[in-house]
Amino acid sequence: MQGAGPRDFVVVANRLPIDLVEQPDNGPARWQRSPGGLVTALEPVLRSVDGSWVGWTGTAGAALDPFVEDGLTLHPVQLDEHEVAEYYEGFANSTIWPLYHDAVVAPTFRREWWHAYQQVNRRFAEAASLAAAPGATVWVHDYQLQLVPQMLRELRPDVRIGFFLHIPFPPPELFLQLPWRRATIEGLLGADLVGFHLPGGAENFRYLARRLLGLPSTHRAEGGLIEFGTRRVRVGAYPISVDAVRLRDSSAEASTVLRAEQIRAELGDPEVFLLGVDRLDYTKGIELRIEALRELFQEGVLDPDKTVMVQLATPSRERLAAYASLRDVVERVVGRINGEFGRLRGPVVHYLHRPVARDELVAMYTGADVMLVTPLRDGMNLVAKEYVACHGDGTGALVLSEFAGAAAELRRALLVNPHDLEAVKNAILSAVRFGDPGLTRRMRSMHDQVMTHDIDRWTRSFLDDLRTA
Ligand SMILES: O=P(O)(O)OC[C@H]1O[C@H](O[C@H]2O[C@H](CO)[C@@H](O)[C@H](O)[C@H]2O)[C@H](O)[C@@H](O)[C@@H]1O
Ligand SMILES: Nc1ccn([C@@H]2O[C@H](COP(=O)(O)OP(=O)(O)O)[C@@H](O)[C@H]2O)c(=O)n1
Repeated sequence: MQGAGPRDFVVVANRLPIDLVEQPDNGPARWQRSPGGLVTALEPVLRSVDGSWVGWTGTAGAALDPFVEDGLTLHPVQLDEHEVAEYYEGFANSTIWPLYHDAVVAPTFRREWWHAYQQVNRRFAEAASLAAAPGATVWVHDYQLQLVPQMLRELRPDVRIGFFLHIPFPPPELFLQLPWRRATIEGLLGADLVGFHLPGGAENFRYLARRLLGLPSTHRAEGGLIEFGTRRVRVGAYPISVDAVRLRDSSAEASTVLRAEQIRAELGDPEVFLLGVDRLDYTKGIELRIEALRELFQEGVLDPDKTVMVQLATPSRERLAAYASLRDVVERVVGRINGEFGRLRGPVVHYLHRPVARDELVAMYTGADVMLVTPLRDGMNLVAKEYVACHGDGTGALVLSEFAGAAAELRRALLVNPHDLEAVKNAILSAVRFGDPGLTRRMRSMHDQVMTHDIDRWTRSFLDDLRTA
């Protein structure tokens, strides 16, 4: 393992894989795993290539030198309070995030946020430039850093630049609302390869490059490359995945199986154990799955005495009003269903608004009869794939929104339109038909899909294409 000097392979993402978290008692801040699927996916990638990771610590003001933590070389990028508010909470999470997720919450457009976004993207590009050895490969990630490819190319024409978007790339009629739409497309075109989860995102991007910048693409048979000045930019779809072998193996470990049984016992040995696992985000459709369950109880088609749901909701972007009001909504629906159908011995929905250890999460996946994944829009949704990886024995059932990227591969899930509450209720009822051989076949087929399309394959396919771009 080398020190923190320049490397041949550099990941650049808004967040480092660990966050510096202040302690409530004013004790020394400590490092904690960062939330979200990007970190889950990229951590094993970085470990396998011994590169370095450029990112923010998740806390305003912490100026730190590069350091090595748990075998990973980390280059912290500093943000002050103002930048956290305008770049991260503002432009990234109140403009781009909602706009790219079908505007399920109205995006806000503010010029000062755009200026902060440009300024912080430049800082990331400068940090990446310092972290990269001559001729290095630099892999830039996600919507927070769409200008970095172009800025980095200006600083370091010698490096090979890949960009991957972890969230949906929206249809033109939405993207065109963005006042800084040309600059955003130009920023992305600084990369040699621009990757999306799904072919639809790649198509939207090619169309917008043509419409906004007049840039033609080569014929599909020639790779659909965008011709940009003297360069050709490759564009493609690379559906991200999970460390499937690791999940399969850890779900089969005796300690996991034992813990899964204990969890069931702690829940009162229900006949039906339903699970939801999400960041507390308004794109995830948490409240509507609980509402569907409540109606099933109310109609008497599902028995609240024999059914328990666990909803894990990792805190996320808590200072934003849309997230604070979502929390109120979720807590109200949880309170309502428990008020109407809970018993003295326990609630029907156990709601945990805090991070949960990885081992415990795998035990929950392993033990749950039904996984409920009902986003209104989601780039991929790794949770769906994690659950499937833990059910190689064919047990369990997955209720999955059509609007999660994962639905493109997990075609044998119980697919639902989350806007259609009756459809969600019917899918839950289909999922609890235990002993139905159809459910076993569905799960086995999805398990095969995830095992053969894992995170290694995603990394290899992206980096191979980048090498030859
Ligand atoms: O960093 P935060 O603001 O706390 O947000 C957490 C992450 O959320 C998003 O994750 C996405 O990436 C997943 C992996 O590709 C994908 O499965 C999921 O559909 C996306 O929502 C976000 O894109 C990350 O940048 C954030 O770090
Ligand atoms: N309580 C929770 C909830 C999610 N997670 C993880 O966070 C990741 C969520 O990824 P995702 O792709 O489904 O969604 P985003 O949060 O990235 O939008 C998964 O890897 C989950 O296992 C967790 O570790 N603990």
